[in-house]
Amino acid sequence: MPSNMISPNAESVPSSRCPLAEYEKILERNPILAPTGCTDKFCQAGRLVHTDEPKIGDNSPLEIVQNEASAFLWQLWQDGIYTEDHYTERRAQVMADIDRSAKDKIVWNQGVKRVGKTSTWTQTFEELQYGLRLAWRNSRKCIMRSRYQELELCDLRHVQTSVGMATALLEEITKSFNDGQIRPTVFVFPPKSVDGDGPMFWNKQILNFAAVDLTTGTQYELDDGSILGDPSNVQLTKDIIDLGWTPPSPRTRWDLLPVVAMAEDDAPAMVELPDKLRRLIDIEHPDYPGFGKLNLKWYQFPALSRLGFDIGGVQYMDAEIGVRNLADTFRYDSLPDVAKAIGFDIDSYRQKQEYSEVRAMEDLPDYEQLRWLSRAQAELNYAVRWSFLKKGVTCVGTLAASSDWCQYDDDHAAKNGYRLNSDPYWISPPQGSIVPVWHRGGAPNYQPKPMICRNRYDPVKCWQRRKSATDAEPVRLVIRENRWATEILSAFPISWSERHVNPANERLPEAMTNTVHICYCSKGTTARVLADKLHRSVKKKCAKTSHVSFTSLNALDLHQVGPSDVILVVAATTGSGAFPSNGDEFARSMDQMLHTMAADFSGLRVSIFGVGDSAYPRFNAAAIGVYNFFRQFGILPIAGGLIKADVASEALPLRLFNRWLDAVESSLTGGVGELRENPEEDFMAHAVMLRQFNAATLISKSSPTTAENEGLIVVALDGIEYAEMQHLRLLPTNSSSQVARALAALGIEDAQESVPFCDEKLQQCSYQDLFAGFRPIDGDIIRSTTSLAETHRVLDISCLVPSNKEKKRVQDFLWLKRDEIRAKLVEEEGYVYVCGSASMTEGVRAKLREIVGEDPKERLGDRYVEEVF
Ligand SMILES: Cc1cc2nc3c(=O)[nH]c(=O)nc-3n(C[C@H](O)[C@H](O)[C@H](O)COP(=O)(O)O)c2cc1C
Repeated sequence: MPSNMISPNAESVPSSRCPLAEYEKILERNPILAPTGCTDKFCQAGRLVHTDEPKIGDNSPLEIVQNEASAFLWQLWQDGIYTEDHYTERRAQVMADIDRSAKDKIVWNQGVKRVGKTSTWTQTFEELQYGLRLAWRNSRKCIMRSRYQELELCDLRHVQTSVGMATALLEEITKSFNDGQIRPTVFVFPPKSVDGDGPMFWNKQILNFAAVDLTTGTQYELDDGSILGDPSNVQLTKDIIDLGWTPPSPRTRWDLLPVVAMAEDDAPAMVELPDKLRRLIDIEHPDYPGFGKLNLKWYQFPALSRLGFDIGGVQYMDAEIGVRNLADTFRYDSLPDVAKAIGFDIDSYRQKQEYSEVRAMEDLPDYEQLRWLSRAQAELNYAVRWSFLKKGVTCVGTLAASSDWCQYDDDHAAKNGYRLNSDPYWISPPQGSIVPVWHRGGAPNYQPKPMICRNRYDPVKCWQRRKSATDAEPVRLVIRENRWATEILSAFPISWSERHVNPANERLPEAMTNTVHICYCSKGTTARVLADKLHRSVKKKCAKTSHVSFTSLNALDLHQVGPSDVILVVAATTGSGAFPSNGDEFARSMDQMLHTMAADFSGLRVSIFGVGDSAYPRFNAAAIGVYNFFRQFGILPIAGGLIKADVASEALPLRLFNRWLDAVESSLTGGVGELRENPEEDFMAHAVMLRQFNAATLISKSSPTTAENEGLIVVALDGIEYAEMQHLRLLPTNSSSQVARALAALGIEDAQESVPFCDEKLQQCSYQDLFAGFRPIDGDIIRSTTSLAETHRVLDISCLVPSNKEKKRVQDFLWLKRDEIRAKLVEEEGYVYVCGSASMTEGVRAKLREIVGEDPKERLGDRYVEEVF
């Protein structure tokens, strides 16, 4: 580096952990390193987009312009473009130019604004072309950099008007398209002047598909509330329609937006692309004819149009060739449809018993979804490439580009002693580890200049600021008698969204006043998967009428909940009745909220879907806990209020979930939204679950050795196959005397007889009174166990006695009901079943003796059963 240059890098001291040799080489060969948005303590290398990256749009202080111009010319000398003499002479000339045009302006340096001198200078064609090539080589997001020497410059620096920009671009871009044999080209418009914003295109790419979101308008709205077109262009479409564009009729997913060019200090000019460039490539697959029916298309070349260059301290706008894609969920989201085209069939899954309740791909287990999405991704990639090749349009292959990059980077490192900067997120293709470049992982995170960068300013906002200060009016370019002509674009007097209201949207402002808060707590994936499904579905159904939020239970802030909002929670239970960690904080603050929240939640609609396993003693305790919490606010339960799904009968409990979802949506859209427990269906589900159990032989059983009743049970699995780390679930069989007693209670003589759930016999069965003592901690499980019996009126006296300070026991409550009990035992020949500790059974027996007048065992005989533990 020349001794008279002060490099900004001079102050950058490599940390002791840096591979010093490489870092020093980088500094030696790259005189100007731009900030990467990282600090000593905060590295942004792992981010897709680094915040605080340098952008163009602001004036740089004079010394920076001088320094960068000097460094750029020095690089031309180092790279053999200039001789030393040529460099010295040119540098003197440029420094003189910079001095001559220096002005006092607002300047920015490292985020600090001040008034100071700034300036600019004009590069020769060769300087600009080489600077652009270096900027491509320095672009850490691009995998095709080995071709940097092939980049062509289309020098449009003489174009001063928006109309000129639009017409020149169309003419020149057609040449670069080159009938499909694309020439990588940069179209360079004049640099930003020290007084202005610089020329801009409104479009992010010259070819862009229109799109509209239902919540902002109806031009591209679909019935289910999704977006028609490319979701990344919703705002741009709105802006261009507001400028005066009339979308084609009928609308499609593939309507190309016009190009909007805006020169510095001029009004925007809009132009439709010529037919030759508008032609789209239909994406087809040679092996799957169904692919064609998906109606997927893409334009023939992507040309980025909102990027700029910073070369030697001068800032340019460009329109460069890049790439885009159909698969991202936030774009055209076509993978689920592609999967269907290549054979995914939800109905054939549903034939299998374990999948009988699935409604869509996302209901399947994770590994099944991944299998189909990966296959769809691979085939879509193949189809795109195949379709482009068939049309003779250049399209670079992933593997080829990746190995090209690896080779280029290796060669560069071998020659220069340092690796090229690269951003693994952008360089690694979505196919991941199949593609060699994926294994390179991270790379040095540095950014030499010249560089490609984003523009700090939004062109639409620039126009809004400029509009009142200029006489220029936005125009549309049309061809008349083979020549370009302009028409003034009449901006619509009212805003776009007002213009396109339809009857459904007229209700929008009033109806959108409530929010549906969807929350989940999940340790594994079950509750989360169901919550995602709930979120997708509710969003689709209610987007017009409600805001829909989606958070973990911990992130639910009741202070932000409105009085007529809706709360839907999907809650799994873990530990022994504990909340998963993403609901645990909420659970811990429930008590405090109950005492401190003054909100009136009597209009709040709440429904909780619990995910638990009935093999655990505290079945669905988390869901029950959340539900009880909300009940204490006097909320309105909807869709059954609390639903307790059991993963013991269905690993992903879709059967119940789908019924709940229907009820939730019905209630959100003004329907009844009723969901009653269906014991018959639950029984059938349990029966199906039980069928999967095999018989095992009990070999031995030790008595419990610990306070937690832990003991050793040895069983012979009798030929049952099991994999390592699989777990066992043991269901002890009922003894024949227990079965006989249950049948007798139901009045059934023939053990083969089946009793419908609503059979009168069941309702008249003699097990009608329940007196249960328990520890408060077991309250939820006891209540949930007895609630079904209460609903079906199997119990006519239900007396639940948690341990209490007054030391009142079950037997004391027996005494309170003594007349009814005596009648049942003596006149109706009722049965008694006592189960508990020795002192409890003793106490109950004594109390019953007082009630019936003699020892109950003697009086009732077989009708009195005692089990002591
Ligand atoms: C360690 C552990 C403890 C559990 N404890 C309970 C429990 O106390 N009550 C219950 O109903 N389910 C319990 N379960 C079952 C889970 O609720 C069930 O597996 C559920 O599907 C987990 O949902 P998730 O994958 O969303 O976390 C437990 C599961 C595990 C693995």
